[in-house]
Amino acid sequence: MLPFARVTIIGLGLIGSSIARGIRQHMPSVRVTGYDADPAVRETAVRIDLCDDIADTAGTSVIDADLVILCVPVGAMGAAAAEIAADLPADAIVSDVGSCKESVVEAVHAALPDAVFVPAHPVAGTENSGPEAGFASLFQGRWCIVTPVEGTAPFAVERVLEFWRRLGAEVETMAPDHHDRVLAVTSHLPHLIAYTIVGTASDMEEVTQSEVIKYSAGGFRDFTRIAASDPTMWRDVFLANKEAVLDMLQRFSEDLTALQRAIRWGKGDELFELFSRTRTIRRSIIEQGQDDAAPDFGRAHK
Ligand SMILES: NC(=O)C1=CN([C@@H]2O[C@H](COP(=O)(O)OP(=O)(O)OC[C@H]3O[C@@H](n4cnc5c(N)ncnc54)[C@H](O)[C@@H]3O)[C@@H](O)[C@H]2O)C=CC1
Ligand SMILES: O=C(O)C(=O)Cc1ccc(O)cc1
Repeated sequence: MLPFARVTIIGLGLIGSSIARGIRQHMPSVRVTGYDADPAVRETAVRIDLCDDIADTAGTSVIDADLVILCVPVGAMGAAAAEIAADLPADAIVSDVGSCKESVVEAVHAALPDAVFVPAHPVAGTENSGPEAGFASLFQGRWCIVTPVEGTAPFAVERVLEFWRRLGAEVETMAPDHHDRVLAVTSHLPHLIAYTIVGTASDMEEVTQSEVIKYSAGGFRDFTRIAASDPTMWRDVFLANKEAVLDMLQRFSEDLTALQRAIRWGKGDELFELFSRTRTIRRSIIEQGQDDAAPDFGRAHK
């Protein structure tokens, strides 16, 4: 049996539009209503026939929903939740897709204290945004981490897990604070490093006379893809997951200082030992079936 019959998606960007497309493909009998705060996005959604209905207001979009998924930047989750408070059916389940969880749990609980809220994070995405960037197979074989808080009705958690399985994802549950620490090092810190490297290279353009762009093969090119990710979304992630990111950044900069010292003092054995260890990690990821192409970031494996 399908876990939900009427799903409302609030925020019709990359993730919201991918969910809408995934539902059409995998659960075609489910009725999907969409809403986005940006009228231009709503217009595009109508033009590309993304959902069965596009509502003009957040309130009307949820009136008969049995699942409402908030797909807005994490800094806008509280506002999006507050906008549906008056019209949310009492038996509807609310979920989200935010890249960090503790701040979202707090914001949604404050706006919807009586709602059944099951937070989720599909660990799948690209550097692109907007309703035309989404695709139905985005979640195929990827992890979706569900982070229920104590006391969340198990039947509600199970329905959200089943929803993500139907979209092709592998599911896992964990506590919101644990999620935020894990993702700080596996996703948030790498994005911060990419933003920094591309920024530093661009600041040096005068010295390098555009050679950075001209010779941007391999490593640098991969960093530019990640550094092209949505500025609003990532500003919100770093502000919302501040503690965990700062902690990981501290450890990272200590390790970087150690590497700096090894280079300065010609400690080739230290460099060789680290590079051998990281090569082994990469190879074990590949052996476990995780693909290496950029769009396969986060591919689940068991
Ligand atoms: N982009 C990615 O690779 C991934 C993103 N996420 C999470 O998914 C969420 C959405 O990200 P994307 O789809 O990439 O962003 P996006 O920028 O493509 O779409 C976000 C949409 O939300 C709308 N919006 C903003 N505030 C709103 C409000 N109060 N009410 C209604 N609509 C509002 C915007 O107009 C925009 O169309 C974020 O929380 C992000 O952390 C999760 C996994 C991957
Ligand atoms: O495009 C990439 O490399 C990503 O890292 C995608 C991504 C971005 C944010 C998430 O919360 C999950 C996945």
